[in-house]
Amino acid sequence: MKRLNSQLQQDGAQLELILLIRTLLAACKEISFRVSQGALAGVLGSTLSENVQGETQKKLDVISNQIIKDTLCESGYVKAMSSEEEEHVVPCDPDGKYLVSFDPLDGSSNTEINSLIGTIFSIFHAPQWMEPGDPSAFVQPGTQMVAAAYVLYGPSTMLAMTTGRGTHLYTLDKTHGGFLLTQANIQLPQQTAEYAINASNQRHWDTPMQRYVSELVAGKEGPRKKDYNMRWVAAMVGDIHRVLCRGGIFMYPADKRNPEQTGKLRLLYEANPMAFLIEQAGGKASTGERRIMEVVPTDIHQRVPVIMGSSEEVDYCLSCYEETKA
Ligand SMILES: O=P(O)(O)OC[C@H]1O[C@](O)(COP(=O)(O)O)[C@@H](O)[C@@H]1O
Ligand SMILES: [Mg+2]
Ligand SMILES: [Mg+2]
Repeated sequence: MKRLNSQLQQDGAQLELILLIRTLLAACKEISFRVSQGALAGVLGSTLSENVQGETQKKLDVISNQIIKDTLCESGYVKAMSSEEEEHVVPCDPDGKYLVSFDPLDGSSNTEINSLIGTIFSIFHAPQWMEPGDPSAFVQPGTQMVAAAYVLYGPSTMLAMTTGRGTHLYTLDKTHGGFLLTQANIQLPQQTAEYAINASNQRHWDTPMQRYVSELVAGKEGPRKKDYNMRWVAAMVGDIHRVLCRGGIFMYPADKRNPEQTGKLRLLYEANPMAFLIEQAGGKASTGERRIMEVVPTDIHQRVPVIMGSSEEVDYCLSCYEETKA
């Protein structure tokens, strides 16, 4: 089976980018080990602190963030990084060529139930003019990403990665510690009968999303004339993995309860990297108004509504938004 290195070389990745990716994945392997030890390593449960998002941090959020931060700062490849768990940009090496944004542990409420969690990251070129602590270099649209990936800590530890030449799936071979290519060039089916949304928020969604989901729920008897199935892992990394593996549509719309907060998911740490992976697999990713990867962030912790997955289903959902505008 092909190793990650060979696939990255085949996809034309520069040596320094390959070395950075390998460094990041070394951190993820350590997280994978800690996660698999669970209660034995005393890593489950919450801390007494909140992150900048106002969410109570789990012990594993803090541990994973620290592992990635230390590994990247020592690597010499990274000028600065931004993390869901850090209020400010973290300056690293002034000569580093790259910027990294990451969600160290996605779906952390799943830690207590031994369910799917993961790490999500994206890599950009660092502008030469940038001082390492300067947040303005992070406000690049997702179209500027040079790589995006997630590592899923499930029954197997899996990696989905793109450098802009397709999305490939790898599985961690724990016997020798390397990621081996298990599925090259994933292609999402354009159509699907499976959707993912937290339906308990239904009454707070915007009108187009209310209409779209009510049509799915109506099944064969409704305007879509087919039955749909619903799945919700409560970790974006798990839901997007399922969508990459067999198609589907994943949605986290804006919520009327908090008009200041445009959606729940973070553009830099969650929406952008997943959008790149989905698009490279032939899917689509939108906020309902525009392509996610074209959103120019105004803040490193910016949130966006998310609609992504199988292209024809995303298009149908977006047509509900278009009709509301008309
Ligand atoms: O509480 P809900 O509505 O099920 O939210 C689940 C969503 O929140 C998240 O867990 C947020 O991620 P974090 O665990 O990194 O904060 C997403 O992964 C997931 O899609
Ligand atoms: Mg997350
Ligand atoms: Mg997180």
